[in-house]
Amino acid sequence: MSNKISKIGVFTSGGDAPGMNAAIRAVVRACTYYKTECVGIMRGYEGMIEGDFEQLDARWVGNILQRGGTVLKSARSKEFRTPEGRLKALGKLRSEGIDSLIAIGGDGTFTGLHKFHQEFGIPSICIPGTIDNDLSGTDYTIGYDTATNTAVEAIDKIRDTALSHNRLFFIEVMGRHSGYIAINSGIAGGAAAIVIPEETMSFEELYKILGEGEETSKKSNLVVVAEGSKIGDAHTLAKKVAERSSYFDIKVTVLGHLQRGGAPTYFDRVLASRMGIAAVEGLLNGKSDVMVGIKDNKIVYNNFDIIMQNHHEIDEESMRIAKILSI
Ligand SMILES: Nc1ncnc2c1ncn2[C@@H]1O[C@H](COP(=O)(O)OP(=O)(O)OP(=O)(O)O)[C@@H](O)[C@H]1O
Ligand SMILES: O=P(O)(O)OC[C@H]1O[C@](O)(CO)[C@@H](O)[C@@H]1O
Ligand SMILES: [Mg+2]
Repeated sequence: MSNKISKIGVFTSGGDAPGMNAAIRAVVRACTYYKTECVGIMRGYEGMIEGDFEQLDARWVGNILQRGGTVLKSARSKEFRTPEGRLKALGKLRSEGIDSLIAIGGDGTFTGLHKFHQEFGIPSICIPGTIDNDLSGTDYTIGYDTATNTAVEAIDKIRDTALSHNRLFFIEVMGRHSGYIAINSGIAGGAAAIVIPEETMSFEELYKILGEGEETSKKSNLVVVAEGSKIGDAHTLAKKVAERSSYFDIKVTVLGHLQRGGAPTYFDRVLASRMGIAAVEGLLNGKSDVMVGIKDNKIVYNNFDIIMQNHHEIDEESMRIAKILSI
């Protein structure tokens, strides 16, 4: 495949995230600005395999900046994981004349694109779009700020009713392998305890924190639990506490997919706009097999293999703050 960039294919893949539309808009408008064609690939790798393409221009992406979800739709494709599936996708891209790719998604999306790039050499750049904020090589991923704000809003509301009834709530937030939403919504929402996959808090330690509430006659408490908690999800933890003591009136709320929807915050819109433009400029400047990121408020490009070898660690400082504040 030639390395001249004249027709970029853009797609969203994996879990949707608020701000993906702002990124699509920025990619398309940067293409128009640099007089490069842009084609939308619908439903991620599924649409690539089926040849489900849409010609995009600056007007097509009007009025999407403020909308949640993704106008290109998203999917998780089993077929793309197979060499046959990827070969089919290559055929469809070739017949459409797409010579380069921009993927907006998470770690799985990038792994797939990295493989595709290794096999066929197609110039490719990734934009981190996931509420999980679990990618190294960037301080923030698109959608994380919005999702965390949504979680905080929900926690505030639960606090009102928890206090009124002196109840202990276990609130589960998203993050299958990542505690980012949990730690920061927990700090911002004033949680008594925060359970995240990255930390090795035992059930006994958690119980002790709640027990200390018992000693200080604190009946109402909020515990924020990341979906990927290693000591059990919110329902399991609530059950274990109830088995141990009848002191607490316990309730569970699982926030679930409402964290993935809604209008992106200003932060996610600006982040997505900067990253979308940077992805197009990167491709036009000969970059490939890299992810656009933001570090210390500056755009950076990191090689895929480096991104994939590292996990975006939660900093010790956040964990320390959470502990001090839960006294
Ligand atoms: N090892 C792989 N080889 C080929 N394709 C892959 C691989 N891993 C993932 N993919 C492709 O990428 C798609 C998206 O990956 P995944 O479902 O893990 O979501 P993600 O991009 O990590 O987003 P999120 O975790 O935020 O939902 C998969 O459905 C699959 O088509
Ligand atoms: O909507 P699905 O496919 O069940 O995926 C849920 C997962 O996606 C994420 O929201 C990331 O997009 C994770 O936090 C969560 O575990
Ligand atoms: Mg992922």
